Amino acid sequence: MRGPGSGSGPGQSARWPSDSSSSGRGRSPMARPEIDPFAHATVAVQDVHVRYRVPSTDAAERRRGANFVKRVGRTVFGNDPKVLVRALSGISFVAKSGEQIGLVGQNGSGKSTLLRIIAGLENPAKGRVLAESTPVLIGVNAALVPELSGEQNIRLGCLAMGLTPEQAEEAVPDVTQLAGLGKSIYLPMKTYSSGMGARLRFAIATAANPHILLIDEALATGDAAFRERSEARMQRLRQGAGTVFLVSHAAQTIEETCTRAIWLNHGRLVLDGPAQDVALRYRKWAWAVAKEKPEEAKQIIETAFSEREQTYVQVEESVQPRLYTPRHVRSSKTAPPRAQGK
Ligand SMILES: Nc1ncnc2c1ncn2[C@@H]1O[C@H](COP(=O)(O)OP(=O)(O)OP(=O)(O)O)[C@@H](O)[C@H]1O
Repeated sequence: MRGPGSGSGPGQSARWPSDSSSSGRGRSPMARPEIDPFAHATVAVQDVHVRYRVPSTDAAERRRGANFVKRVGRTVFGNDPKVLVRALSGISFVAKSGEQIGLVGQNGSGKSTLLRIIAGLENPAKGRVLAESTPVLIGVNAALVPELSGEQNIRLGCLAMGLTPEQAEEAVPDVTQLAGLGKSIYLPMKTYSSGMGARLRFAIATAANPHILLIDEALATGDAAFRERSEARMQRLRQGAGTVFLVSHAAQTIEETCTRAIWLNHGRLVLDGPAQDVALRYRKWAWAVAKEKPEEAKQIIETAFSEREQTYVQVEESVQPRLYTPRHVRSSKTAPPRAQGK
């Protein structure tokens, strides 16, 4: 175990404020982000694998299942042959305080799955995630009720996130202002457009000033004024030593708002580095795919893989093994400090 700044390079060591673990990371000089060497680790993702067994009506599978009636029966009763979907394969990284980490990748690359795993909503098949405090995944942590008004949902959402009734009441004006829904805040949430709902969920999720905020929806649904307010709010969270994860398909959003980016492709981590560098390469790759230049796209991915140094996250079980729960998310109040990288 080493203290802050004692790793083999920027971003390689981390002080863990609530769990005892150690992490190691490395990457090519090109992909090395500017990281405060005194920043502490907020989330450690250690060799995470997620697999789903899902029914498949794929022709090859169907051929195995005898006649048409049997095949239809299988589909109706959900007995289709199962295939294994590898949503995440061997993902490792350490997030630090003050970082805003963008997750990029094509549809189905594993971005949402990674957020759910960090939020503790699912357990990985292999590996684990350690978090210094309970991550707040927007729209999930706060159980909102469509029949209630936006205003009532603010109180409900704040209570669901652990605020006291008094704190929830105090938060109402601030959340209302951030959401910026005008008189619609008094209307049932089921009447909201998807953009209005997204704005309210974002505003509620940030009311508790979570240290780890996970955003899996386009903030771009909002108008310019909302985007500005939401960016200011995210910045405030980061300045309070928090970490924000943001999923976005738009490389530009990642470039403009994130300090670091992680590119996922078919569940594997392609690149982890400064947002601008990762976004640029992702953009080039997406362009090659769009222009139907598979060789070029493959080359970009292979180059990124070859330049990326492997990241190892090591948890020192011997120090405080009882601190780790199967659900891997712990309260910062209960857990003691430390961790670093090698
Ligand atoms: N609950 C589930 N059951 C079965 N397969 C799942 C489940 N959730 C995700 N998957 C599969 O895991 C893979 C990753 O999905 P995920 O939703 O994480 O991708 P994503 O990068 O967030 O995609 P998008 O950009 O389209 O939102 C996909 O192949 C998806 O079909």
